Amino acid sequence: MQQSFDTLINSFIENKIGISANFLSLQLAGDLKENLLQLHSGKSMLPAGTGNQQLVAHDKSVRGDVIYWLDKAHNNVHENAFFEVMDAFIVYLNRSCYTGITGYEFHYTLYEAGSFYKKHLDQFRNNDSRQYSMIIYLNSDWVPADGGQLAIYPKDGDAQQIDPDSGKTVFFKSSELEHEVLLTNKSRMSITGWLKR
Ligand SMILES: O=C(O)CCC(=O)C(=O)O
Ligand SMILES: [Fe+2]
Repeated sequence: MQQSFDTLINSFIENKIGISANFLSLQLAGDLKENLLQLHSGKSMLPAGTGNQQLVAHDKSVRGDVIYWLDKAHNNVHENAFFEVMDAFIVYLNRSCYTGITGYEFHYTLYEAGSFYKKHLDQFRNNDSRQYSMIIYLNSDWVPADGGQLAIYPKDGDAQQIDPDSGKTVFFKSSELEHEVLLTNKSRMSITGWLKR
């Protein structure tokens, strides 16, 4: 695990966008994807809002994904395996970068064909607890023509487009980088979350 943590952290330090191709094993990514699909067929995935609890709005012209929050209380073996990786990552990140992260929140995310998430920043205007954004992709056999790339727009650099390949993880500062999910031509699955202070 340490090697994929280093890959993520070092690429983040070098160019503000951390990318690790296999942060999760393909096995765990596959198990989480199965979980997500079950939740979706059980109608547990619900439209995501924009803004936080007080200011939540469901606007499909801004974002079209459906979500389901992960929770240790679910006692789901795959969710717990995911939390184990995250707990280890946070210990490692705090030790190596003095980040002072004390918590996190993650949800499963599904963008069905035809949906997107317009350009935005992840940190809420009225709450700065979200320090780092992390997205872990769960899609096998993705090709560029499938769309659904994560496009990131650094203030002082070139835009970057990232394919949502299974096991791949992206990590960046929530207050700094504007980004969007480009229109996807097929179902696009992920776990999205924030490390908090
Ligand atoms: O799924 C992605 O690539 C990004 C999702 C995102 O920007 C968000 O949920 O805030
Ligand atoms: Fe975002």
